[in-house]
Amino acid sequence: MNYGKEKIVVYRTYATPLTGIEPIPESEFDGRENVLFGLDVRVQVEGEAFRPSFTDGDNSMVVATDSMKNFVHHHMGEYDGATVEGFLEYVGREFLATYEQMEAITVSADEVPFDERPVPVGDDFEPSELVYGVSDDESAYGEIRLERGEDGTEIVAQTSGVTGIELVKVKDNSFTDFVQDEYTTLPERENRTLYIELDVFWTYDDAEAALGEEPARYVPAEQVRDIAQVVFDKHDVNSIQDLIYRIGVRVLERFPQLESVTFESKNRTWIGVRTDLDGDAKVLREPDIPTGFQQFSVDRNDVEGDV
Ligand SMILES: O=c1[nH]c(=O)c2[nH]c(=O)[nH]c2[nH]1
Repeated sequence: MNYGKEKIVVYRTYATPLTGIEPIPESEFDGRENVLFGLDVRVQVEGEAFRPSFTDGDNSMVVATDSMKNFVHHHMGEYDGATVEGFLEYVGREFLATYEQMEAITVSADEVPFDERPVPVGDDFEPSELVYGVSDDESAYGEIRLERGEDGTEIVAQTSGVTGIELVKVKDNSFTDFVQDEYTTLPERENRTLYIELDVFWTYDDAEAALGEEPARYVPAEQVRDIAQVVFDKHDVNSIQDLIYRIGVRVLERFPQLESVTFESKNRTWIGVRTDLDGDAKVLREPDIPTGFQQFSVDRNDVEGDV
């Protein structure tokens, strides 16, 4: 039994900047100004006190989901941290502190991303301090579940992520040696143009590290995104399965504070229509529906010398 509100889209200008991030070799990312911090939030609450609202039409304990929306809006202005997960934990904790009838809460959010836009400054171009592009690129994700424990409110589950990554590698991708039987029409391909959609999710050994209060232990979505593209660039893979495994192992190697990495990928590889052009040039078209997908998780058992 639960109820809640979703699609609570809220924006904050001049949130606290994210600084103190540990650099990694695969990424230029070392922090975020947070001049624009946008979230699309989902709140889900549980508690026996809500049962009569389902069984007897008794709303005396019901916090209207409209009020939940207002609560999220208000607390966006009070949050003094710099991360999606930190805000979710903060607002979730405030819900439980305010409404005794809520026994547990799950709060999740997709970041609403914005892009820096270069403007001329002297002889160079630098990111505008005022104007941002509304982005449809990948975005950070967070989910936190809080319950009332013996020692007060505790985080009992946490997931962080980056969703909506789309990458195309123009050549050096094969897909060969798969099962050949009477149903097989797909040709073996030594060198396809591989287009993938990728969502990546991770959990920490210690969920507190996900909040970003100690930036050196925090794993930013931007760095995981950058690991994915570097691994794709550097390795000639024989399938998307092969690619996501390598990305997962690299993420766990880079971030010892993580416990697991989970992937959901989709194959959107274009179909060649002209392969008679010079060199590596081709003409390609969108693939037909249906779409292939992969789901896979790696944990410490997949990292060499690290169990
Ligand atoms: O990377 C791939 N993995 C598959 O399992 C698969 N199946 C398929 O038809 N194309 C591909 N590509």
